[in-house]
Amino acid sequence: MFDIEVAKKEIPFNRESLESTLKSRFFYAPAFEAYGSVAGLFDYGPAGCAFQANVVDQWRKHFILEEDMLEVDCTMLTPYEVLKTSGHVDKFSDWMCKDPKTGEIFRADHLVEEVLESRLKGDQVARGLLSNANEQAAEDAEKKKRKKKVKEIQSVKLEDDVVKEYETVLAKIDGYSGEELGELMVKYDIKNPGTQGDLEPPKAFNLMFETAIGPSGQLKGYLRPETAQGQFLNFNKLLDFNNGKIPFASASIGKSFRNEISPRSGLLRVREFLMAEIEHFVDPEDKSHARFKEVSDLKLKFLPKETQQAGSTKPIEVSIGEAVSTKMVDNETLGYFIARIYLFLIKIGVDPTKLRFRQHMANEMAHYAADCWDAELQTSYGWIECVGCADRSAYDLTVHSKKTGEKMVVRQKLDEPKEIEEWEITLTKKLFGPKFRKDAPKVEQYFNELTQEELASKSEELKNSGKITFKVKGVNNDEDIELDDKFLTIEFVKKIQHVREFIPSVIEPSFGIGRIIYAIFEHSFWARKEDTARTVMSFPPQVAPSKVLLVPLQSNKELSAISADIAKILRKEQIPFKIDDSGASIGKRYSRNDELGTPFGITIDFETIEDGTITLRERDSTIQVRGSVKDVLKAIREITYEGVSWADATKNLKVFASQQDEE
Ligand SMILES: Nc1ncnc2c1ncn2[C@@H]1O[C@H](COP(=O)(O)OP(=O)(O)OP(=O)(O)O)[C@@H](O)[C@H]1O
Repeated sequence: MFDIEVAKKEIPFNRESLESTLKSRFFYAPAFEAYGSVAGLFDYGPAGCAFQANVVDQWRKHFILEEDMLEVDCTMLTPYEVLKTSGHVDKFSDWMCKDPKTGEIFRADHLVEEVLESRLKGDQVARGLLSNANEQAAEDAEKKKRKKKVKEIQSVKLEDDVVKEYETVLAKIDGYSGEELGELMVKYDIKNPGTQGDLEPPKAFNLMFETAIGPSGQLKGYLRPETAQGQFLNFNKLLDFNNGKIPFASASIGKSFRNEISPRSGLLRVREFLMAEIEHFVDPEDKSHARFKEVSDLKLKFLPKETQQAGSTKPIEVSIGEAVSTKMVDNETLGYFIARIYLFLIKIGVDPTKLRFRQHMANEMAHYAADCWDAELQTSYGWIECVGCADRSAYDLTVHSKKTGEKMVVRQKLDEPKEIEEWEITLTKKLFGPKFRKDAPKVEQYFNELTQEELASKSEELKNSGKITFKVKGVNNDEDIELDDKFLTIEFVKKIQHVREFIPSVIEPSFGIGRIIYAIFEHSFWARKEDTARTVMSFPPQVAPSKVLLVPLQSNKELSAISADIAKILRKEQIPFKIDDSGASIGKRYSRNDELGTPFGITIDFETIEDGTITLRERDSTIQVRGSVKDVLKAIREITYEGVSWADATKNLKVFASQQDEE
């Protein structure tokens, strides 16, 4: 029996060969090649487009339809104020360091990572554990026709404790601040790898593309770096659409833009990419999930923060139920999404043995986040974050609501009224007009936005000194303003509450479609043992760019007429197909489509003219069966769209021994 997993392992994975297939079959290519291209920008060709569209379609079905999510499509152009409020203007940056002599710029964390990894490799060479590292590096560079000289791996043995130290730094590489990276560069003597020249200390570089909206140039804006902010700003409309009830989730699929310091590794780090993001709004006091039971037994590989802290990358395998009950994963809703992400990735062709969930360490996570896990996929470039899944708490809605004055809250009628005590401010508004004139509304807004803690402290100030001092942006030249108790009172009052009002927490699964697609390319790609030039993309039929290749055995009027008839049926049934009636040998025609991942081949031969039967070929095993057009198309439909196995779908078809696959 043919086993695809065994076949994939027989010939070691070769990235060069994959890249050549992706290029020759035009899955994607660098954009603007005629103009020398720009790093980090890619165009997708027909095969890439169809594959991406199918992945997105599956995403929509798996998440939006299955979970009843509310889809929105928000603009990519985003005004400055929105991203200032969200924190992106000040914090959405990476650390770069410059070589003042050559002008070269490096991303600091990547540089530290590369240098330490190369030293560890050198240590392995010195210990006799790795023999041909340099030959391999030189060969790779030669094949890629890299202009830059390859940094040679020095065979230098390191002390055992240095090895351990390097490994610990590498396990934590995503979490260092700029200052810490600078310290590591000094400590480990890290320089420009090409020239050995000194580098300037790391500086923050904001990754957003800036632009001006409108002809005056006055309204500053950015191309969005994520789709999330548009979703948050539609929260009230979506809540209303959902009849005021939570939990609910919004979802969005669209392009995002990041001016990466050094785009690299093909589709893995680019400057414009498709994201699919979910914002699941949930009660902060109840993060249970109604459907958690459905996934709780699912076993997954986790790399919790404690493991990484100890310098290890060995994952632990437990069920998501256990991960949540032991509090390794913060709550059920987060756990539910982690499991659903896993199921989605496996469905579209990710190799489950190359998938793990890595927890963010405290210093890697945004200060407001409660917990965060990345789905990482193993590729020839290492483990790559492809989906982030974070509990962002109530941060985003809180900051936008504070900034705009628009309340973004859920109101829940209480079963029984509750007595509460809270701070309440009363403004003597008739005094505000004469004192502040046109700025009076701004000052009033400032007071209306004070939190309970701020009101408590202002009340204390008023009690102790008879006045309060504060600043309001754009009022009194941004200088201190003083008001005494004629203008306001702040009291702690008892109230009967009939409605509970709260800002929901947000659980955010965020998918980079390009990264996932590239990882699937690697996970699906293999070469046939009999002839390694014959490579195959073993995509699951559901996401394969095209489903069927129609091949008339020879150029012949009768055969062409039958294939046109079958094409008509396929078109009517909306099953994507291609006809290959070129003069190439049938083996070659199949082989070209194996590279495109087309799961089925239909051959129309002279027997078809006699009895109306056709052959159906399965891409991976090359097994062929024979049956009527109706039965073969039924099998294709069942396997592709209904998840039926090949064995079950074809059990009534005749096995067909043929030499068609040979040249
Ligand atoms: N430059 C990029 N090119 C392609 N995909 C990206 C890029 N940056 C982010 N993504 C995708 O978007 C998802 C969510 O973005 P997020 O902000 O969590 O990434 P990130 O932590 O900034 O990624 P990294 O640390 O690798 O730069 C990622 O999981 C990834 O799949």
